[in-house]
Amino acid sequence: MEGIDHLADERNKAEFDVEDMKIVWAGSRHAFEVSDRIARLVASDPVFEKSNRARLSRKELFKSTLRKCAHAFKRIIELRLNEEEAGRLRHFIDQPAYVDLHWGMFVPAIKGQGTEEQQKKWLSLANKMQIIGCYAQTELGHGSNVQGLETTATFDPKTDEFVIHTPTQTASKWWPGGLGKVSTHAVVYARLITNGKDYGIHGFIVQLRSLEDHSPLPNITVGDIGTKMGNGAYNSMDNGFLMFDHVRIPRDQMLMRLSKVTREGEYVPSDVPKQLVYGTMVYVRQTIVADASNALSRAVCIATRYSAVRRQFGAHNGGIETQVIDYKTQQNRLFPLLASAYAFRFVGEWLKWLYTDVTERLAASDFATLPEAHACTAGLKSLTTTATADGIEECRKLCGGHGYLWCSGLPELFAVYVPACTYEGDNVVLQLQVARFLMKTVAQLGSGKVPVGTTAYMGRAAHLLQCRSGVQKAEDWLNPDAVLEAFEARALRMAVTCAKNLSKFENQEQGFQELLADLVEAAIAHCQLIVVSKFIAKLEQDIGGKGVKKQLNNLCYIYALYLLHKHLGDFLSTNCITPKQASLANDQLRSLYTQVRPNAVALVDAFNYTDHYLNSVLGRYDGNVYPKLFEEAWKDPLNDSVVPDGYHEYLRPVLKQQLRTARL
Ligand SMILES: CC/C=C\C/C=C\C/C=C\C/C=C\CCCCC(=O)SCCNC(=O)CCNC(=O)[C@H](O)C(C)(C)COP(=O)(O)OP(=O)(O)OC[C@H]1O[C@@H](n2cnc3c(N)ncnc32)[C@H](O)[C@@H]1OP(=O)(O)O
Ligand SMILES: Cc1cc2nc3c(=O)[nH]c(=O)nc-3n(C[C@H](O)[C@H](O)[C@H](O)COP(=O)(O)OP(=O)(O)OC[C@H]3O[C@@H](n4cnc5c(N)ncnc54)[C@H](O)[C@@H]3O)c2cc1C
Repeated sequence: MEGIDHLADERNKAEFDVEDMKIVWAGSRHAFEVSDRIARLVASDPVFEKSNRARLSRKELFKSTLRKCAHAFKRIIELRLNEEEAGRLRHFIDQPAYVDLHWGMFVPAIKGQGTEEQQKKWLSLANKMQIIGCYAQTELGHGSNVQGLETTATFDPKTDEFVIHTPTQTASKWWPGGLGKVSTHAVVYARLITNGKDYGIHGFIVQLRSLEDHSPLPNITVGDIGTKMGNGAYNSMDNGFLMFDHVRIPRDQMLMRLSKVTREGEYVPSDVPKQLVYGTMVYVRQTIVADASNALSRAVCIATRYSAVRRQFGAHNGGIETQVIDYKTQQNRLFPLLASAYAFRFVGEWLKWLYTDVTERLAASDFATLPEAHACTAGLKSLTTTATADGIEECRKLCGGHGYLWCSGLPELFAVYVPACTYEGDNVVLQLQVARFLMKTVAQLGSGKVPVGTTAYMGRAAHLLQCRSGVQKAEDWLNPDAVLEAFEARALRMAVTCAKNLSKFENQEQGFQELLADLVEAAIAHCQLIVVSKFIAKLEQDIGGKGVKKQLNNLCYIYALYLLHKHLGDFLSTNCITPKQASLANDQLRSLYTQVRPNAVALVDAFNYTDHYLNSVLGRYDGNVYPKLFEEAWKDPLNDSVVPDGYHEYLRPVLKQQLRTARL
């Protein structure tokens, strides 16, 4: 059976050019070529083997992670990989590690919040990994409420130093990745106190461990917070705790690009918005959105290939059974996830553009788009990670019993991914940021201030608050204007209803707290509109390749109509559409599933994942699932011996006892 492509028939059915779709998925031919080359490099290197991860103890897993990171760094230098290539290498190694935080948060925090002088000093060390850093913000007692952090950084003018201190147990840093066992340095967020006054949260570079023997520096207590969910999974990461007992650092280790403390201890506030201290979080949320499509597409690739291999029922007169992918229920669960993976890819691309745009504006002292950038990164991070975590679990169920096996690749993917709903901002807390932004925008309607960017639609409130959908037949739901109008009207009406309900409260903040659940739903409706509109905008671009645009068109409308179906209550209760129009949307959705069906396997092939990266018996490229499931089963340590360890102590006596009782 080796060498046979069990999915060849599926691949032959495709009505588009997979190679062209690979370029669209990657973002450009260049991006495709880099990813393809680096993925193969990782797959062919035995050090990056990962198939036995679940069987390693925490210590073995951690040590193997250190080995992989060291080997990766060596290869990056030997092969002179540039920043993009090195990033892809870390991505395809696919093992959470301290390097994610070093490159993903420590370096960006210094770039964003350090002065030029500080960048020169610290980045040259960090870029060569002569120091390794993490991002130490969250504490045992506070994560979401950043303003509630307790760690203090008190300026001592006598010595020109800050004294970093953990005043209570709840002030201990708790969770930072890479902190527990690896980082030599951290960007520590603490309350800045000078001349007896508390100036709120600021970032400080603090050395934690000796560069000679790696032992913690005096008055620093540091360790790992313990084992996390799942075998393997995120346990390769040393999330840590950290306590300071009056640790002194030079004044120039406060990140001073925004605000400063002078030699005399005078606090010089920033002349730019103080929220820029949160800039690293905005950056990372943007990368997390782009990453959501990676995780979801991976799960969807596994579930789609396996659904084409797996057969149940439907055999007549000894014929073959039905592929489970042909059941409409399977399609109704799987294809919206396939569509979501593509949707998140394109909204991720757009968000990257938005982030670059706001960064350029900030450099030119234009802060006007910062609130929108914050709302978009927060809201889309929340929306895409929630949908991806739920989607991975749905893919596990789509694979039936075998999906529950570790070797399906899905349990570990879920365990690694699911904390994305919490880290970098709890997903509910983040949607509430969007809701605040929406309430402000609604309050300004009619004031002469024209909403722009992702809230531009609110400027058409007069129309959107009273319009009725013109859809008369199922195909009308393929009209971008009809879809956009329905999503815009729903989002606006939900936001306006919240604003109206809010205005009934004398105390606005009290009203906000009372209406939290409705506000989150309004925020989600707004974020879904963004994703749908960016997918539609993508279709307006010049996309070449045989049949590619047609497939993307189908996926775009599957995504939109699936959301419409899922949130039908919103669309009906806001009178944006009628029950008849909802039923027509459903008819159209079924028709789109039929059109996607012959292309499904090719659409996941377009992700161009190697078997190494997928690490899934069910998602193998060749579809040769059953013999490989057996191979994996035989590898399990329980099958090392025919009679298990413990038989003589614990099984035999029980069996014998039962036998004696039966004879009596
Ligand atoms: C490293 C990863 C690299 C790559 C990623 C790729 C793939 C991912 C794979 C693996 C990930 C690996 C590791 C994961 C790393 C996770 C690391 C962390 O979790 S770090 C810790 C993150 N912590 C949080 O996110 C905390 C969440 N809380 C907050 O952000 C804020 O406190 C808040 C809840 C948004 C604000 O609360 P509050 O209302 O109290 O606000 P403030 O008083 O502080 O401010 C009010 C004012 O400011 C505006 N605002 C808030 N945040 C921002 C911002 N970020 N930018 C701009 N403006 C902001 C807010 O809207 C208010 O505005 P106003 O109403 O006054 O106009
Ligand atoms: C795997 C992982 C890695 C992490 N890495 C890092 C790191 O590298 N560096 C770092 O500094 N931190 C890190 N963190 C911490 C992370 O950023 C926080 O856990 C996260 O911001 C959530 O904060 P919290 O834990 O305080 O949740 P809480 O705020 O305590 O949330 C608990 C519940 O309360 C609800 N809630 C909270 N506030 C409100 C509100 N205002 N309104 C309504 N509901 C509310 C939430 O929705 C949630 O349901 C990591 C966390 C994890 C899980």
